[in-house]
Amino acid sequence: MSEIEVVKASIKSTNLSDAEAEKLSSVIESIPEILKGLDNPEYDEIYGYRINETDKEHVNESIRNEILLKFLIADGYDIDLCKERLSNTLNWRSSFQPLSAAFEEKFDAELNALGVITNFQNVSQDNLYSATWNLYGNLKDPKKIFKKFGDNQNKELPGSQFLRWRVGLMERSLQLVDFSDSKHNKIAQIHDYKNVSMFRIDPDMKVATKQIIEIFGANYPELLSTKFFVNVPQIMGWVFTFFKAIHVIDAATLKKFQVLSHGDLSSWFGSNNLPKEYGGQLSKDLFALDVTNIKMTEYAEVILKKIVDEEIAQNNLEVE
Ligand code: HEM
Repeated sequence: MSEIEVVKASIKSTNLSDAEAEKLSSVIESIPEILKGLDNPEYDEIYGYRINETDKEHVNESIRNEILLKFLIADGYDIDLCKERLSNTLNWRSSFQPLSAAFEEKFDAELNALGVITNFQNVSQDNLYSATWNLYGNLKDPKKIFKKFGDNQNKELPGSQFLRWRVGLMERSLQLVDFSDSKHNKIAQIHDYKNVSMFRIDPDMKVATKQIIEIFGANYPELLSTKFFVNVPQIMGWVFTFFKAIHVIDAATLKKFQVLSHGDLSSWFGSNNLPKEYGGQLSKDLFALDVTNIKMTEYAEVILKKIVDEEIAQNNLEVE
């Protein structure tokens, strides 16, 4: 088989044309050069999968190629832009350590009360199986949340506690994705704004929101299917218009947004999957549907063990 045919056969989520496969093949060939140019050339992980040469341990060729393809698609198949985005993402992951945020760090109950991950089995529309729910209406006192958790308590790692918690939620939900299945290679996101108040919008929250939008836009390409904003108070519809106007969100992402003044999501997720408050038949609440036992990939375990070992070694040095 030619190199192009090998690449084509490795991609199950779509049918690549010869020209597209050639570009993907070129990105794959550039992996050693990309890794060499990183701030930390040892850091070769994205979403828990090893991004390295095919013959290296833990490399799942098919998933690696599907992930690289997402980066390539995000930049309209521009190879140089794709390589730049990959380098930036690998550098960001090496310094932010999103897997640690997802699987190691513990967050206060007040933050945990803002997020749920669901993984429905039967949904009639593609890519709505796995979803993150952000119940930002439960944010009773943002000033306190950002004051209390906004300072970086873990000196070694960047970002506020809020940001680390939000990225952790995203990373855990991505472990549920099947990169080779076009029906399940993206996630949905729901923001529930029930009970939000204009008076609770404070400057630190605006900073965190902007940071999250930028981080997700840069480092999680082609992973969002639909983003629902539910229970948006009529009087706060301007917030959406504002986000559109300031151009922090690209046009392709904006097209994935659904803004609803109510909370009925049954026509998307099916009433058999949802609690009553979201137009479903279930008598349990959303938190009862939270997937708590998300398993990390084999390579994520390798990476996390490395981080913990390095921390221990560093602490030992400081003691000496
Ligand atoms: C006090 C009220 C609100 C809070 C605490 C809040 C919180 C947030 C946060 C933390 C994000 C970052 C992205 C994420 O977490 O996925 C975000 C994004 C966003 N919010 Fe809100 N928000 C509020 C009100 C609203 C309202 C009323 C709307 C109107 C529809 C709105 C529309 C948006 C949009 C369009 C984004 C960008 C989403 C993206 O690019 O993924 N927000 N919000």
